[in-house]
Amino acid sequence: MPHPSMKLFVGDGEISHNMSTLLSKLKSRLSQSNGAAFLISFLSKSYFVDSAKLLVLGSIIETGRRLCRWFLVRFRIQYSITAQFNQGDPAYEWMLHFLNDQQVWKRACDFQVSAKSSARKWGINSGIAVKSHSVDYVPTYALPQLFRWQGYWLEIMRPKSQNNTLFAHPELGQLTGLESIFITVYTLDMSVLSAIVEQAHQRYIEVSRPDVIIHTADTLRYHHHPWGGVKRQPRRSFNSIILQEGVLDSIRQDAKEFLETQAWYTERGIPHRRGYLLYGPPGSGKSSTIFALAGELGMEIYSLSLASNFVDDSFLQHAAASIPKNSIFLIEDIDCALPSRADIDEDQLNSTGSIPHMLSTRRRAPQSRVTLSTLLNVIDGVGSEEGRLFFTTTASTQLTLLRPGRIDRKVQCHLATNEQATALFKHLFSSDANSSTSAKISEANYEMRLQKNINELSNTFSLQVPPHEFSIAELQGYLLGYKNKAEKAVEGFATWVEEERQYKRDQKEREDVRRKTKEKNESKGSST
Ligand SMILES: Nc1ncnc2c1ncn2[C@@H]1O[C@H](COP(=O)(O)OP(=O)(O)OP(=O)(O)O)[C@@H](O)[C@H]1O
Repeated sequence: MPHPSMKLFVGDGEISHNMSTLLSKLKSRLSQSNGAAFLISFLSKSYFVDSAKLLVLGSIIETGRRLCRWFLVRFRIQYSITAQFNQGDPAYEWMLHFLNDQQVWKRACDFQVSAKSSARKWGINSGIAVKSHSVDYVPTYALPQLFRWQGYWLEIMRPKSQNNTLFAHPELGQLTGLESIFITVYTLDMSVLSAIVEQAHQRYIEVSRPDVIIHTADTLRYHHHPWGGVKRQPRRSFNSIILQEGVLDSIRQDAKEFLETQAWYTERGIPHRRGYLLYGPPGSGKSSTIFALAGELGMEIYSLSLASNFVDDSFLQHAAASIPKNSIFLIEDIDCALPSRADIDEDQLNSTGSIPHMLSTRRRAPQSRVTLSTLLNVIDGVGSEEGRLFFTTTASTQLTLLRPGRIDRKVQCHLATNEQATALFKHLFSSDANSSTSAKISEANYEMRLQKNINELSNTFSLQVPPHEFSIAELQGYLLGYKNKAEKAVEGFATWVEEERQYKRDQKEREDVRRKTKEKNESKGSST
């Protein structure tokens, strides 16, 4: 009968002649001497010797691996430069585009796929010839990629964030972290890195030229970079903006002159900044004017609305400080953080009349979390960065606090005049304006244009437009319903005017009822 522990050493299929000899030897030896001592000597001779050998071999390999890694890291430190580009910073965008340009993605094997939108993605051209690409393929560069650039070896890495939680905001909860790209250049020549970044920047400008890039403030990027959202819009031609005669040209001239005269400002110790206020009713072209100007000047827009619930004092200061030079800083709806005329009058009656007192104590309905003093500081004081255009828009006409220095030019955008209505009609229906889409215009429409004179139609149309009653956006909305039917647009306009008036009257009545009910409830509440 074999010893039970011997099962350990008998493998499947090894019951052979040798094994039976071994077992019989073992039997006789166990009977001759002390069984335990024999077992130890048996084990030490075979299994454990092999294990020990394996252990030593494994240790040697592991030490070798660690040594190689150690040398590699030392080598990288000694003979390479690594640059980090953080998401949200403009240079990150340049580098993503640079990598696409260098076709580094050809060796990439992981892509982020998302439906195409106006958000800037820098997707690659997948090479498939389809009419219009519906998705963006953006390489993630999760694994390090080596590539050559002008004779230098470069390595790109975009490690996945280990801990995606950046910090916990009291109201918005857990906020996610940002990604970074690391580019290692295997040289000690710092100028190579600068050349790469410069080339990336230049290419980015070239590629972005047909678009206007709009950076929007994004709460998720708060601690890192407040300008997390990037959108692009096709440039808008200056001719498509319909303001009063000469207004647009004068803004353009003014901005160009400002940008060309930095030295003049520096010599005289005047801060190099210029502020513009565009005010007027909704849909009168304030934002469109700024976008068209940005396209014309080749500048990027950094746009922020003070009404956003995550925009508070520290956010605003941080956002303003991180706008690069030669950009447009746009604050929309500035009135929601400014006191109204009524507030000022009331405060002046209650106090000595000094504005600083009023600023610190009282504001209109708290539509914004930004305090007035911070806003004014950002516009003109310590927090404001030089060398950029500052634009702000509002529907209010009572912005008395925006004195020169804060705001240098004020431009009023009106509800449509008859001249503007004529210009809009011609812009939408003349063949010149539609030349890029002429292929889509039906034959019938083309014939109609031949028969009818657009000038005549536009005059008839504008005579029916009640001056200063409808915004250009409203008129445009109506006309777009008749894209290739100019005649019909003119015919149906009088009815549309009546319908719109009725709609506005109803809306006003509803609002009045709501306001009165609210006031009643409030007075009831205060009396009890
Ligand atoms: N003066 C204008 N010239 C050309 N297009 C205009 C003009 N005004 C309005 N539009 C058209 O109306 C739409 C809305 O215009 P825009 O956003 O510029 O108005 P806005 O005054 O900034 O409005 P809001 O105060 O609501 O932001 C755009 O599509 C634009 O094409």
